[in-house]
Amino acid sequence: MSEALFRFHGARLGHGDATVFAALDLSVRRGETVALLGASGSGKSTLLAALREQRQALCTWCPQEQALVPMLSVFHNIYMGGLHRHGTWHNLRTLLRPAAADRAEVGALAAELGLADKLFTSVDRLSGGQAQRTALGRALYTRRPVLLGDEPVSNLDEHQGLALMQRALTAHDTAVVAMHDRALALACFQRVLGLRHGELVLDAPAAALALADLDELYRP
Ligand SMILES: Nc1ncnc2c1ncn2[C@@H]1O[C@H](COP(=O)(O)OP(=O)(O)OP(=O)(O)O)[C@@H](O)[C@H]1O
Repeated sequence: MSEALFRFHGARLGHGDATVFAALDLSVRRGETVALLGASGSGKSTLLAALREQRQALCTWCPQEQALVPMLSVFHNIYMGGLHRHGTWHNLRTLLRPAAADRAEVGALAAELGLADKLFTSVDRLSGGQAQRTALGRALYTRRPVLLGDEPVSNLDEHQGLALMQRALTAHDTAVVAMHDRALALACFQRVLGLRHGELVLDAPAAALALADLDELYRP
């Protein structure tokens, strides 16, 4: 069995004085793909932030609020995922005049995401789904082994969401992704974690679960 990449033992997680998880026990091994389910406010984003804190250098972060730079183009927002791989001068030059190789590489990724015709459109002129695909492109261009995603395909239609979720999972060797789409969780992930009011109440292989098994997580 592979090593634990993330581990919490009786951990308190929260925001300042506000406790969300009083005592969390959880480990995630390298190579696992984990869907994080639970009603709004159950603690998914809080847990993702704590996972990120444990292994920041290994993680690609795809946050719910996307954090794109609205005045910059799709190209530049995707390119920003890879700033750490290039030197400062290269990055500064790219802001004004991208090199042909970078245009080709980022352009190919944008095309895969259905954004070929928007490559040099500023993000403030995109639809919600196009902006989300740009954020996914930035995550894919980061090229770190662990994907931490907070509803990364929630604005996309069912087919596109499934295709791009699978694409993102094949590009990372480990993933923990929060979502509200239960069918997507069962279709794409190996393991499902269910949260309810800051407690881990479900931890099971996706293959052992049916949609109805997840209803309990959403009961008021
Ligand atoms: N910055 C914050 N400061 C204080 N409390 C917070 C903060 N962020 C979230 N919380 C609280 O922590 C709890 C868990 O929130 P969290 O964002 O982790 O839920 P979530 O499952 O990701 O919800 P959603 O599906 O709506 O994104 C909620 O009660 C929320 O009000």
